[in-house]
This record gives sequence, C-alpha cells and structure tokens, in this order.
Amino acid sequence: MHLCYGPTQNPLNSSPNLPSFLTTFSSFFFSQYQDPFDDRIIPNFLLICSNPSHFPVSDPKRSIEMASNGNGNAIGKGNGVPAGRNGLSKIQTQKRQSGIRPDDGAATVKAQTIDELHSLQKKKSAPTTPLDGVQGAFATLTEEERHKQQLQSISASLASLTRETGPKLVRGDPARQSETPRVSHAPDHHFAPTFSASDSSLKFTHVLYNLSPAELYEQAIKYEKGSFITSSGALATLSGAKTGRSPKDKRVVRDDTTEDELWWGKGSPNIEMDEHTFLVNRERAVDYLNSLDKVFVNDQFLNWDPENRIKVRIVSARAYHSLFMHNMCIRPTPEELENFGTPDFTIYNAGQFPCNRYTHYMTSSTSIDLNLGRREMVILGTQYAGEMKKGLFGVMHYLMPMRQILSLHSGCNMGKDGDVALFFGLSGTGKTTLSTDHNRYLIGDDEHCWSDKGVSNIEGGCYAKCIDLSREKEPDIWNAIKFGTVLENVVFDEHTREVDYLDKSVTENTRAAYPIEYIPNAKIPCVGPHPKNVILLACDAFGVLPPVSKLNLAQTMYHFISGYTALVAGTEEGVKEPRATFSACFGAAFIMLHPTKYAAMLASKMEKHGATGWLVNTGWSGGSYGAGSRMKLAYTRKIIDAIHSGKLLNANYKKTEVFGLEIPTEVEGVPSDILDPVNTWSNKKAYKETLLKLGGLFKSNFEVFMNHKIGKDDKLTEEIVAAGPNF
Ligand SMILES: Nc1ncnc2c1ncn2[C@@H]1O[C@H](COP(=O)(O)OP(=O)(O)OP(=O)(O)O)[C@@H](O)[C@H]1O
Ligand SMILES: O=C([O-])CC(=O)C(=O)O
Ligand SMILES: [Ca+2]
Ligand SMILES: [Mn+2]
Repeated sequence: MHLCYGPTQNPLNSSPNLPSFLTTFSSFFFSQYQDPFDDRIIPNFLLICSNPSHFPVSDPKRSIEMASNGNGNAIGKGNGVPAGRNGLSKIQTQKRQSGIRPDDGAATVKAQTIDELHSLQKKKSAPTTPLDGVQGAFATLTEEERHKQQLQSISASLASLTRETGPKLVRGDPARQSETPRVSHAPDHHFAPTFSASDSSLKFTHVLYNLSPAELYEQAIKYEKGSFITSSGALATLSGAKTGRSPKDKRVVRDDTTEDELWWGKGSPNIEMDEHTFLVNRERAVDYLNSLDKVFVNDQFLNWDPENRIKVRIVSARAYHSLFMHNMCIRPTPEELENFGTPDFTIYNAGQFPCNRYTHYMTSSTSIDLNLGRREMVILGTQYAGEMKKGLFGVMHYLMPMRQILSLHSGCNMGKDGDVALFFGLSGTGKTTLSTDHNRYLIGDDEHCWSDKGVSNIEGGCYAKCIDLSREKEPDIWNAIKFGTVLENVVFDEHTREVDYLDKSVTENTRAAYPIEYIPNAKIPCVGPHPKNVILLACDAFGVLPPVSKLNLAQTMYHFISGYTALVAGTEEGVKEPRATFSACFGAAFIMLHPTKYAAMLASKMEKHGATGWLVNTGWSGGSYGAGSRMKLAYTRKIIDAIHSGKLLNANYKKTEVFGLEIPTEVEGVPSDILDPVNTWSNKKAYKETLLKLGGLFKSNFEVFMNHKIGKDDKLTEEIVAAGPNF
C-alpha cells in the first residue's frame, strides 16, 4: 500500500459559507472541508489506495500457501499417498511435478527449493516496478533503461571533479549476491584504469535508492550499532558524538554572487569559505562515500506549493540518515519519482568521516559546507541528522526570497474555519508542541513559506523534542512515535524496549522524526490561506515577560527582529542550561540575507492581510530559571485557544512598564494573577531589577539594527525602534 492523491471534490461548490480568501486557492487545497470536524480528521485527498498493477495483493499465483504440519491428519489416509507395509506411507523418492509436497498433503508450496520459497515471499513493488501506461519523460523507457539513467545521474552526483571516471555504481543491496553488478559510469569511459583512476573507481558502490522505512529498518538494525526497534515500533538510533547542530562549523561559499547577495559579517550565521576549500571538502566526502560498499540515495521534494517545489537529493552512508530524510522531506509518489530527473540541490552526508583540520577555514573536525552556486552541501564530522534538515532550510531562506516568498522558522496550523496561525520561535520554545493541536489542522511544525497565495509547509514531516514527553500532555506526538518514526538518542529498557522519555543520559535533545501524516489531523497537502495570527514564542528564562501580550505591527517587527528566547539546553552543542539568546527572525542560524529583508516582507504581508501579532512566553513564571518554574503547558494551550477563537482580541488590556506590552486582564482557563508576572514574584525588587536587566539586553542587542532601513521609507524603521523597551 502506498499513499496517493485520491479524487478531489470542489469544496467551493459544496461549502457555500467558506471565507472568500479561499477562492484565491486551487480548490484541491480544501477538499477536507467536507469532513465533520470531529476528533479524527482524515483529509479527503490523502487516501490509502493500492494500485493493483503494483500491488497484486490477491494474486493467487503469488500467494504462499503455508503448509500446516498435518498433526491431525493420519498420513496415508485419504490424502492420495498410497499406504505401504504396516499402514505406513511409502517414502516418496520422486520429485513431484507440483513442487514440495507438504506432509498433510492439503496445501502445496509452489517452490522447488528453499531459495525459491524465499523469493516468493517478496513481490516487486514501486519504486522499482514500472507503472502501467506511464506518461511523462520516461514513458517509453524500459525498466532497465530507467535504472541506468537513474544510476548515471547518481554517478554524476558522486563523481570526483578531479578524476576522469565517476564511481562504479550498482543498484541494490550488496548483501544480496544474486544481484549481478551492472556498471554505470558518468561519463561512460573505457573500463581500463587510466592515470587518473584510483582504486575506488575499480570497485562497486551499491546504491540503495529511496528505500522504504521497512527496508531501512533492516539496514539500520543489521549494520548500524545502536539501532533498535522500540516497544511502540519506532526505530531508536544514536547520532554519535554530536547530539545537536554545530552552527560554528557551518561555512558558506563566498563568491562574486553571494558576496553581494548574502548577509556577511557581525551577527551573520554565514561564515565564509572559498570555492576551492569547498571542493577539497566535497572531494573528501565523495571519496569517503565512494569507498563504501553502499550508499543511500533519497530523491525527494521540499515545499508543498507546487509552483515552488524544490527537488533534493540526499546521499548518505547511514540508514538512519536516509529514514530521517524520508520522514522529513516530501515523499514523491512512484510517478513523481519516475520523472524526477536531476535534482535542484544535493547533500553529501559523510558525517562519520571528519574534515581535515589543516584545511583552510576549518576550526574543528566538523564542517557543514554550503555552496549555493553549485547547489551542493557537504557534511563532514557530524552525524546529527538535523544538520541536513536545517541545511536545506538555509537554502530555502535564499531561494524563496528571490521569488518574493517569505521563508519562516515557524509552525503553522489552521482552524476549521480556515483561520491560519503561525508560531515563530527558537528551538525548544514550543512550535511543534503548540502547532500540534488536536482541535486544528496541522500544516507543519517548523519550516514554512508565505507567498502571495498563502502558506505552505517546506517539509513532509515533524521533528519533535521528546524530553519529558508524556502521553497525557502531548497525545498526538506520543501516538506518532510508532513504526517508521526515527527516535534519536533516547534511552529504553533493554528487554521491554519501553522508552524512558525522562532519561537524559545521552542528551537533553532527544528527538522524534515522523511523517506529518502520523498526526491524525494533518492538512494534506500542507498548504493554507494567509495567516490571521502571528504568534511569537519566547521561552523567557528570566520569568519577566507576560504569558501573553497583544502586539501592534511595530512591536511585532521589533520582537521578530530581536528573536529573543532562553535557548533550551541541547539543540545546539555546548549549551547546558537555559540562557538568554537573541536570534534575528527567530532563526538567525538559518537565514541567508540580512534580517531586515525578511522583516520587511513579514511587515508588508501582515499589514496586507490584517494579521495580528502576539508574544507568548512559554518559559518561566514566578521567578527566573532556578527560582520560578516553567509555564504550565495547559495554561499556554488555553492562551493559544483564546487567540485562535478571537476572544483574546477583544479582551480588556493594560500596558506593562518597561516593555510597554498590552496584557489581557483575563484569559479563560488561566489564573488571572499569573497574567501580569509582577504578581507571581515574591520579591518585587528582584522582579524590577530583572525586568530592567532584560530590557537592557534587548536594547544592546537591537543596536546593530538601528541604522538599517526596514521597508521603503524611514517611518516603519522609526516606529520599530520606538516599539522596544523604554526606560
Ligand atoms: N508552556 C509550554 N509551552 C510550550 N512548550 C512547553 C511548555 N512547557 C514545557 N514545554 C516543553 O517545551 C518543549 C517545546 O519543544 P518544541 O519541540 O515544541 O520546540 P520547537 O519550537 O518546535 O523547537 P525546534 O525548532 O528545535 O524543533 C517541549 O518539550 C514541551 O513539552
Ligand atoms: O535543527 C534542529 O536540530 C532542531 C530544530 O528544529 C531547531 O534547532 O530549530
Ligand atoms: Ca520542532
Ligand atoms: Mn526548528
């Protein structure tokens, strides 16, 4: 069985009450409007279907008729076998025409040998089976020719740039001897070694192309230490020495184009490297991958907006990496895979192999290198899978603004009335937790685009923190941790394989990566109309920001550019406890252009579509980290509910000192006294000091943005600067 798009109905015909903005979208976006909004929403267009041409599930010729042991059947009685002396059956010495004869004679296995029996167990299926009546570029190709083209494309990807021949690739698992190597070179040169040939070009590298989760499980369990099936069916893996991203080891090639286009210098995440050094690292990664017996190749998509879809290829050495990206990127249908062609962007993940510290620009044995001109990324010295996901996010932060589309480090969901909310926030502030809301459709948990048509998710999966995860507080995430899900760095019982989500022995940054359709009310395709609410999440370790404040546009921009939070331990290497951080656009580690470019786009989109900004503190209450405690998730959810329902928009507000934030006096389901943080601190003097201290941190952080214009004139810039803390 596989997922495919089923017939779509036009909701605009059957739902006359839909808001008018929906008419700006293609109708297929909203075919789930027919579904009653109960607690199990299954979008119409995501149907599980089985195509009889791929999946002959009921083919009697192929089914294995399992022979029972015949315990109840007296041998030689009424089963056609002639009885011999003493009533015992004669030993059959002649091979029967119909195959192995089971003891009871009732059922016959069609195989002649054990090997044949085993070969009956597996049916050919997509993506290796050609479709009936295929259309598209490859329609006239035979299966073999298609494989050859695919291998040539992969061979070209893996080619060294300094040697004449590409690697010798062969499709399939090296463990299966029956597969005779079919060579594919790019370019297809002579066989005999030349001056430029190396030993690695004489051997075969097997390509495991777009394997299914089941196949990847087997590869992981057989070959990767630390891979286990947990009691819920998820695959537990270890990411090795790195259990979080390494932003200090990220490098971006600075060439004539990127020199002018990208943001460089103080505050920028883009640490430069030159083209030559990139090629040195690329060669290192490619040589490492080619030296292996097998590599995994994933061809997938980014961005659910069909007009702005990006084709990505991920070449990696671990089943863990392949399954992670299978879950996190958009999974092509067999038809789409067949017409995939050449990728727009390629990742070479040689994470098990270090970079050479004597290479220019390298400051450690880890290097994550982005070359926009070559459309390539190289990963050396870290196996943390999040590098791939966030590396591609960086690419989108470059490509999308070029098309006037805003890329966002945000979660996104939609209510039954089509009201969309964005959840911005740094790592660990609650994007995944709060966008995964049982009463709303999930569009995505981490990376989105906002175009003229509305929002679209960049990814095909979610990446949830799972430290302290509880079934009761986060039921949808809990239930998504099942077969197919990658569980990183969790600790489990040796025997029962029950995961202990409280255990931080490996890391605090334990993670689950699952396909978005594992969330029952996922909105497939993951697109929606223009946002109504823009929620900025901050996990304030100082405990002085209110649980919720309503922002005007200038304040929204001020806080968006500031990107404040207390970084929660673990997601970035070396952070052991929460500490105040400012990260422009709530994602400075991923942006490629100056923050004001994204801010100006956000301001104009929010203004145009009348979106309301909110600041929600999911961090400390009743004191700073150490004295107070983390805001109860149940209260934050009530606050978010009140934002979605529109109730909070019309509440009574008062203004706070220093930050000048509008805070409501009441929110349904939340104790009123916590709404103004001053009430929750027993030491009022300490509160005021802490408030001023945080205000000072905001001010000094914002200094670098003071002389940057946001938008067309100075008006907005002045308003934004004035919207910060005042004392
Ligand atoms: N009041 C609260 N609001 C939101 N999350 C909370 C709250 N209290 C505790 N948490 C916990 O904080 C964590 C939020 O992590 P989440 O995965 O949502 O982060 P994220 O913003 O998606 O980060 P990333 O970008 O790294 O994926 C979860 O483990 C959640 O259980
Ligand atoms: O990238 C990661 O490792 C996890 C994540 O979503 C983030 O840090 O924003
Ligand atoms: Ca997340
Ligand atoms: Mn994230």
